Amino acid sequence: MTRETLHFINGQFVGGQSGRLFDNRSPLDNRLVSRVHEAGRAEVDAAVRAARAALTGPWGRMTADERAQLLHAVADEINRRFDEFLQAEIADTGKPVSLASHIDIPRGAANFKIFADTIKGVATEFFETPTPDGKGAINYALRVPKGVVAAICPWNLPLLLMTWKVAPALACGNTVVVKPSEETPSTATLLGEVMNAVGIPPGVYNVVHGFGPDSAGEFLTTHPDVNAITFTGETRTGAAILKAAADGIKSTSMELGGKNAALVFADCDMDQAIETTTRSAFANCGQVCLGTERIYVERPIFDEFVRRLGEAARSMKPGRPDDPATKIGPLISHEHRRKVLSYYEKAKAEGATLVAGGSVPQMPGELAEGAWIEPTVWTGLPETSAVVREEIFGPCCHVRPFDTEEEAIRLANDTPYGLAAALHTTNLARAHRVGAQLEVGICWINAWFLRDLRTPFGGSKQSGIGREGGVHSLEFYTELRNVCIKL
Ligand SMILES: NC(=O)c1ccc[n+]([C@@H]2O[C@H](COP(=O)([O-])OP(=O)(O)OC[C@H]3O[C@@H](n4cnc5c(N)ncnc54)[C@H](O)[C@@H]3O)[C@@H](O)[C@H]2O)c1
Ligand SMILES: N/C(=C\C=C\C=O)C(=O)O
Repeated sequence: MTRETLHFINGQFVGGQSGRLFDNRSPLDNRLVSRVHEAGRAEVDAAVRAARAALTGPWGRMTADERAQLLHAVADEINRRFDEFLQAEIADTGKPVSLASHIDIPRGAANFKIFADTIKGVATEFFETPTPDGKGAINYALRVPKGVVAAICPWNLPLLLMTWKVAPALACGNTVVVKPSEETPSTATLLGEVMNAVGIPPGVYNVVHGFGPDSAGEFLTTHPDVNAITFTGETRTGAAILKAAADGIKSTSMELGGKNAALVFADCDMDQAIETTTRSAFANCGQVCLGTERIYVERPIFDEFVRRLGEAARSMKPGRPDDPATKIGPLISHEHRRKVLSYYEKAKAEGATLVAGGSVPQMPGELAEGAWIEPTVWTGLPETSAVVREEIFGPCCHVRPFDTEEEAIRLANDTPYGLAAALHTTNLARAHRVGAQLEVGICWINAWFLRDLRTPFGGSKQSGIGREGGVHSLEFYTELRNVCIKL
């Protein structure tokens, strides 16, 4: 009997009324993981109605402290069921246990903890206001939840990125309707069991499955009773959602695509630069929005850096998630692999120098059906190449030399994106000087994906709108009301 993935609405696991289901297949070996119910307008409307009703039930009457306690209980229950979340995430993505057990699942719990703690200590402003009659007035601000929040999520870090939205939304007293990616429905659904187990009231957390256009995603973003939309995904999808949100003047938070650069100066710690760049280029099979697809290396160390990065790429052993020797998993799907391979072909056609990879590995047995691809390093392409301009979202990067600091900054900033950057230097003054000039939301120096969840996170230019993280999430997940009292 094939397992079915149901919606989670008003505290109940329910099938779709339309009877439409779609396959969720493992990227490892293309085997069927589950048949997923596709939400129609009726299911999306039921979820939004449940979320609306929960706002005026027990949830809406809870204090910030009471919500914080429940969110800590959610985090503890995720940790108690760690292996179930791990297996569910890996079933959908094929990513190595070593990655999901250190990044995806721990962050699922950590996201609830950080926002449970943040919401307990939030001050708002107060003014004593002079008045002509001399008696004065006082003004104070209240933070109130926005209401029903739609969370539209991507497939690359499913639990991490979904809870990065749900945790602050609930901490601030909102209710949510989550639309996970059609590629990765499992952990968002499993979280429904956790919500029930710890006593989050029905309707506070809802999950509907489906696709984007003319499916659950679009029905949710255009639903008249959704107050705010938090979206993570491709820039062009973000643009479509902004258009959908416009009619209802809905608040939107956009975490979008990137074409991130790494700058490697000759004075860097080469071993650290190679280790860090290998992760930023190839981690999660290159499917991290913060990942590095453009690398600029100061000329004196260019040849050595390219040689060593090529060696590192060739050392990324693909394999089963539970094999400790596995260093890289597959891409999320054959469809995505076709997209990434099209850039591999573009690079070849444009005469790139192939340092490592460039093709599809031969995998044994049942793994031969997986969406595997070789980690790839190129040099020799012009900055105008689509391979250097467009987000590929695979385990590949292009490396080119630079001669001056000013040139490196110009090259790094020459992109319509502005999400993340990495900078490798042992010169402290240069680290601060250059880091501040990179037009991105987050710049790492001698590090990558080192995250303090209290810091502002988000993209500039076409990489996003808004910042989430710590108190910055409150700006999106609450409304400020000003109350003025005449004394
Ligand atoms: N900035 C960040 O923090 C961040 C984090 C992770 C991924 N990303 C980006 O996400 C992309 C990869 O994820 P993806 O392929 O899932 O992105 P995607 O844009 O294809 O889909 C993201 C989600 O949006 C839904 N969707 C698609 N079209 C929609 C529409 N018209 N209306 C409503 N919902 C719609 C999808 O079903 C999915 O759930 C990459 O571009 C990556 O850079 C950004
Ligand atoms: N939003 C975050 C990571 C995004 C990763 C992109 O793929 C985070 O670490 O909070």
